[in-house]
Amino acid sequence: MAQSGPAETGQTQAEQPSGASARDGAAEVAAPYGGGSGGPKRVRTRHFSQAKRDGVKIVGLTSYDYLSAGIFDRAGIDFLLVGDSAGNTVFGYDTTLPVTVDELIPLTRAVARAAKRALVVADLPFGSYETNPREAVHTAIRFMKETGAHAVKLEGGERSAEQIRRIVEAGIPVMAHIGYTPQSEHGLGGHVIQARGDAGAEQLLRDAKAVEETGAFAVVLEMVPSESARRVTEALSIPTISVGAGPHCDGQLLVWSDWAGFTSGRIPKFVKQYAQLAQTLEEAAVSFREDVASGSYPAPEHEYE
Ligand SMILES: Nc1nc(=O)c2c([nH]1)NC[C@@H]1CN(c3ccc(C(=O)N[C@@H](CCC(=O)O)C(=O)O)cc3)CN21
Ligand SMILES: CC(C)C(=O)C(=O)O
Ligand SMILES: [Mg+2]
Repeated sequence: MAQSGPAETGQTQAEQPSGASARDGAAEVAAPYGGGSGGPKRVRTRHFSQAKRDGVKIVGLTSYDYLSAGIFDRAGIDFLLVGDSAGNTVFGYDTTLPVTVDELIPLTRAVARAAKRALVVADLPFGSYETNPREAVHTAIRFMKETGAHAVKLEGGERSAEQIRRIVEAGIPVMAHIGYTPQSEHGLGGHVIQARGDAGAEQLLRDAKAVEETGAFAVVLEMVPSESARRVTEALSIPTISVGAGPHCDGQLLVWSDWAGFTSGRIPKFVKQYAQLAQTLEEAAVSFREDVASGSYPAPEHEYE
């Protein structure tokens, strides 16, 4: 989504040079990220459909805290997903299954407080919406009431259609999520690419049509062949958001800790690492430890008189 630089918050941490306003400072920060004209001040669900119509790509990252959310928001990332991937990235579980609504709510609140421009999506965790539409509406309302998120996301196509319909009827925008759905990892038999072959591609299309018909404003396609994702993208009027679903989708989303080089061990093939922050932080921690041990920190400039 074309964007006009960071929200007009004037948030810069460095002191402004004398004479420069906070806004000038923000504009300087904005320049590397596209700058230019156009783009909403606050991303809303209607901008998702506008972006698809205009052929402008939508960009999202997950976020789980105030610090990262503020940075991504100022960088012009269109939406921030407070994913149940927090189960892996924040809480250290092996899967997303154990993560609870009570664990995700404070994280979502922190992200929503930082986001001035980005649309914030709260991921409904496993066990909080599947039983019936009433339960789904109840959970979605909790997130909206207690966090400041602008939308919710839940997994499942045809199987979750009634839940999506009822949440949308309650006035809450829904991002759907089909293809590989991590909450059903054990049912799917591991991290298995979905929608392969004709039958798989047809099921993906049925799921996509179901979530569109029941009112989802966008749909995440996770780990499906690019060709299946292309067909779905062309068949839908709502935008498709790829997580490992190739270049033909209307937008792209990555788990931020994968994207920033925090994840150790195996990372999915679809991830591109844009930084190596784990290494950077580890080196910084080693330097700090060595400086304290040698007495070179604190130096005179760090002392009070
Ligand atoms: N940090 C993180 N990143 C994610 O993308 C992510 C999570 N957590 N947690 C929830 C799910 C689980 N996801 C995953 C996890 C692993 C693979 C993976 O290892 N994929 C292999 C292919 C399948 C295999 O052989 O296991 C790959 O090489 O892409 C894919 C998606 C996606 N989601
Ligand atoms: C990977 C994305 C789609 C997600 O659901 C999450 O981060 O929880
Ligand atoms: Mg999730």
